[in-house]
Amino acid sequence: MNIEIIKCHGSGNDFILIDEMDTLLPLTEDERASLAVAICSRGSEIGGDGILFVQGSAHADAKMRIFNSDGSEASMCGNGLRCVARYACEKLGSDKLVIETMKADLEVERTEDIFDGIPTFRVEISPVSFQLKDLPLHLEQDVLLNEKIPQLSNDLYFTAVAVPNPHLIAIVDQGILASDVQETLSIGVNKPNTLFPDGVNVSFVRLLEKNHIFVRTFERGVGYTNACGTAMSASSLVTCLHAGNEPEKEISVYNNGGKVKCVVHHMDGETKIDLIGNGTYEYKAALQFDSMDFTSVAVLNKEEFNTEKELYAKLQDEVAAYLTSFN
Ligand SMILES: N[C@@H](CCC[C@H](N)C(=O)O)C(=O)O
Repeated sequence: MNIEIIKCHGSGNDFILIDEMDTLLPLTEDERASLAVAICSRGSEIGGDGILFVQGSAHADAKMRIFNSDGSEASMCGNGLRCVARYACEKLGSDKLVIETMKADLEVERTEDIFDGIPTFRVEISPVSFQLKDLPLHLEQDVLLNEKIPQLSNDLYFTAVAVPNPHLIAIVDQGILASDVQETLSIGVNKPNTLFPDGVNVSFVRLLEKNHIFVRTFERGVGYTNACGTAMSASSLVTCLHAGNEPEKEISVYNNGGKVKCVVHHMDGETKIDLIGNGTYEYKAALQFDSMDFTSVAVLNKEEFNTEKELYAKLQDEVAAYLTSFN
C-alpha cells in the first residue's frame, strides 16, 4: 500500500498529514491506530506526535481526525487544526473554512503572518467546559478551579477544563518547571487510575509578563511535546481567570517549539478561544508499506520545504532570545 503524506508542524508539534478528502484509504479503525503507532515512533524514519487524517465532510468544508502517537484518537488538536486549515484552504482555494472535528465544527482562517513569511492560521478552540464530567475527572465536586488535588500534590493548584479534549493546568514557578514534578504526575494520571479514567493532557504554565506566558505540556497519548495547541488555549483561559491576563486581548504563548497567540472570548455565557500560529510544512513524500502492520516502510519521492524550515528557525531564534531574559 502507498500513502502520500505531508510532514508538518504547528509550534514544533509535528504531524503526518494524510489527505483522504477525495477517497478514504481502505483502512480499518485498528489499522489507522497501528499506522499511527508505526510511523509516529521516533525510531521510525518519519516520527511525529500524531497523524492528521483530512477527510471530506457531509456538512462542513473538510473533516479532521487526529490520532496520537500511541494510536489513541483524540477529539481535538489545535496545532494540528492549523496544519489542516492550511492544507484544506490551499486545496479548496479559500482563506476561510469550517472544519468538522469529533465534537464540533470549527472556523479556521488564514491570517496575518506571526513572523515574516510564515503561513499563519487562526483556528477556533471550542466548546469549552469546566464540568468535570466532560473530561472526565472523578472528584466529589462539579468543577475544579485553581484548587488542590491532594492525591496529586500537596502544593499545586489545578484547573480542569475540556476544550473539548481534557486538560489539567497548574500555574507554577521556574523551580517547579525545572523539576521532575510534571513528568511524575503526568505519568500517574495517564496510566490506569481512578481520577482520570481516559487520561489527561497536563500543562505547567509560567507567567512571564502581562499577557505573556510559557506553557509546557505532557500530552495524553504522546508524552512531552514541543507544544500543544489546545493546552496553550486552555492555559490562556486559566491565566485570564486566575492570574490577571485579559480576555479579548492577544496573549503571547511561548513553548519549547516556538510561540502562538491566543485570544479568549466570553460571549453570551459561552467561552471560545482563538489560537493563532504557524502551519509549517517540512516535506512531502510517499510511504510504501509491504504489510498492514506497517512495520516496514520505504520513504519515496521526498521533497523538502527548505525555505519554510529556515524561516521557522528564525522565529525559534527570536523566541529563544526572548526567553533568555527570564532565566
Ligand atoms: N497536540 C494537540 C492535542 C493532541 C491530542 C491530545 N494529545 C489528546 O489526547 O487530547 C494540540 O495541539 O491540541
